[in-house]
Amino acid sequence: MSVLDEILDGVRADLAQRQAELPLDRLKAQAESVPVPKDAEAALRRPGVHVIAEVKRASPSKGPLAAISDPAALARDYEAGGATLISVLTEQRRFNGSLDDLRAVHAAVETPLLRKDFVVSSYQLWEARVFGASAILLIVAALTQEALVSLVERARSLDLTPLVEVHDEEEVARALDAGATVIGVNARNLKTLEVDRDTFARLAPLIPADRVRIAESGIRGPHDLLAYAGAGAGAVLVGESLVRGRNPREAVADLVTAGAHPALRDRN
Ligand SMILES: O=P(O)(O)OC[C@@H](O)[C@@H](O)c1c[nH]c2ccccc12
Repeated sequence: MSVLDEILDGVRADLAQRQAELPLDRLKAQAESVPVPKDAEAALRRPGVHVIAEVKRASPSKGPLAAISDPAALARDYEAGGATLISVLTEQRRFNGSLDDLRAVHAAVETPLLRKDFVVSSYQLWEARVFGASAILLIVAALTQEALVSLVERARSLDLTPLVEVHDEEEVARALDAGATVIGVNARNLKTLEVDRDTFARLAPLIPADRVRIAESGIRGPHDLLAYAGAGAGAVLVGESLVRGRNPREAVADLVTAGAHPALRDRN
């Protein structure tokens, strides 16, 4: 069984428990009192190369990364540094995240939020909406094509931007078939956890330039952002190097400065 399959088993078990505690109709009723979220896709389409900063405590590949006792404080630093989107991992077993983290971050910042999890059911989209997300990750490798198509549509109907994640050529074709307009290329293979920073440059030419192309994982600093920008990225998604560094606000600001360079503004 691949790492991804193991994660998905855990996600389904946790999801079944939450659904037993709060049936879908009651979750939907909660969503009625939540305002329409900010438009994450529109924010990503502004000029320049954007920074998506991630609240990430642990990962299956590295184990514990940072304690992050106060995710709201970290998110405030990301916001002060100029992040366009803040990603909050809500998967519990391997990433040590939670929906409570998403709620806490939502209460602390104005920046639009991405719920980063392994979405397998529309129930999780409703949760994302209730807990304040503007965008939701959909991982092609975790979904049948039928499920992907329906989750993309359902996310949009809930005013959530679907960020569709791919890792190889076939998955790019599936993302495009599903009508994805915001596509993340993960340098990490979720089945083996290996990182290959050349993945983005290989796949970007297959993704039409009218889509938002996001380079994900393994970004160490401004030099990686500039390399990805040169290969066509409109945004980068950064976790580990921010939560492990000494000053997350400055680290985000350095990336944002690189991404705002006039030479890049004209290209994206
Ligand atoms: O910590 P990194 O290497 O900067 O990576 C961040 C982000 O790309 C990574 O957390 C990620 C990308 N896709 C995912 C899917 C599920 C969980 C996590 C991820």
